[in-house]
Amino acid sequence: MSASKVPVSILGVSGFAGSELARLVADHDSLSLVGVAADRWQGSKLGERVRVPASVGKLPVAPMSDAITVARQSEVALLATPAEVSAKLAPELLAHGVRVVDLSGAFRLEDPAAYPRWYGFDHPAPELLAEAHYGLPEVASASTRTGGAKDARLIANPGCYATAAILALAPLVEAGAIDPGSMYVDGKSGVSGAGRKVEERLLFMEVDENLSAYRVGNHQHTPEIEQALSRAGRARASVTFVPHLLPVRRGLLVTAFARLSGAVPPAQIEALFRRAYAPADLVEVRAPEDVTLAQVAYTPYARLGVRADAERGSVVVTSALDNLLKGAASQALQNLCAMIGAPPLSPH
Ligand SMILES: NC(=O)C1=CN([C@@H]2O[C@H](COP(=O)(O)OP(=O)(O)OC[C@H]3O[C@@H](n4cnc5c(N)ncnc54)[C@H](OP(=O)(O)O)[C@@H]3O)[C@@H](O)[C@H]2O)C=CC1
Ligand SMILES: CC(=O)N[C@@H](CCC(=O)OP(=O)(O)O)C(=O)O
Repeated sequence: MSASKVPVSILGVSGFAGSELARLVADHDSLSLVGVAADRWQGSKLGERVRVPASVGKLPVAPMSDAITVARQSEVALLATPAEVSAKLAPELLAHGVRVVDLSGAFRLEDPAAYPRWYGFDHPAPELLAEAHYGLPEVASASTRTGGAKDARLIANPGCYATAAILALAPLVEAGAIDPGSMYVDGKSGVSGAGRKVEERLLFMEVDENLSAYRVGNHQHTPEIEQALSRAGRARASVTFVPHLLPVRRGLLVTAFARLSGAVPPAQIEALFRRAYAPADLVEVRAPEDVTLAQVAYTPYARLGVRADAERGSVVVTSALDNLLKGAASQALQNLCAMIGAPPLSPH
């Protein structure tokens, strides 16, 4: 390991997001992957499971019972575990001086009372919710942390649908261009969004050549999107969000609808998006019809398209990304790099 590289560990490496993280960390010049853990692959070498360079491929996969010991060798731990698991691991890691970027929802919501309702557990470390930085790098206003990711101890990496929806609506709420009390988001995700777990609704026979809504009125990204847009617009945001399971492996596309307030003329809405994302290397603004899964799958980019309808006083935004990259692992790398001051993820 070169002295200048920052040592990183990955807990939950056997999951879809964890495996992507392993590839991204192994490829980054400023990072060194020093430890990985997951029960399913314990006893294997990482390279037997994930295509990584030989130097990293030799790493043994430890069981999750050794997660803290493994992560203590690192400066930053990436948690690619379910929310309830991350909620318990993160406080212990922080107590040992290990910084954390968590890919789950465990630290995304500021209100501890939201956890039983949306995630099904009482939060074991509610005091950390105010400290966690909500890491959507292209929408700084979605976090309340002064200083953003830089020097944060704990970063909550946004959810996949939430990333796409917030990117789609933040420029509009920040400018007061829409009524934040009535926003609508239709989301469609590939099956890898659900993780590697076994579930009847994820069987090939249920998913293939099919399309269905799920968790209607009850999806955990609803409060996350509302929280970010309330912060960005400094007004209470209300979002009706309906996710759908799409029979593809990777990628997610949301279509957001809202009513124009009149504060920004319809003809200037597209320019608003181009200005908002001009500094963002990984967010592209195109025509709504050019926002496709094929353009973003297997890339760290999000692609947005916006069209205002002057006749109806409404606006439609399409937003697509790879759920495992900009929706999870590559966004976590963006956050990790910002946290430690490493060069940003190269946009390929
Ligand atoms: N998939 C996606 O598109 C996105 C996922 N996320 C979030 O990222 C995290 C990882 O997601 P994903 O990779 O899809 O999930 P997977 O189900 O594919 O992987 C989960 C990982 O966590 C481990 N794990 C599961 N249960 C436990 C447990 N009780 N104790 C310890 N370890 C456990 C698994 O290990 P093993 O099976 O080996 O025991 C596996 O390594 C989740 O919080 C998810 O919500 C966020 C954005 C997008
Ligand atoms: C297709 C599918 O099931 N997708 C997942 C999205 C995973 C995710 O981002 O969830 P967290 O908020 O738990 O991190 C879902 O809808 O729950």
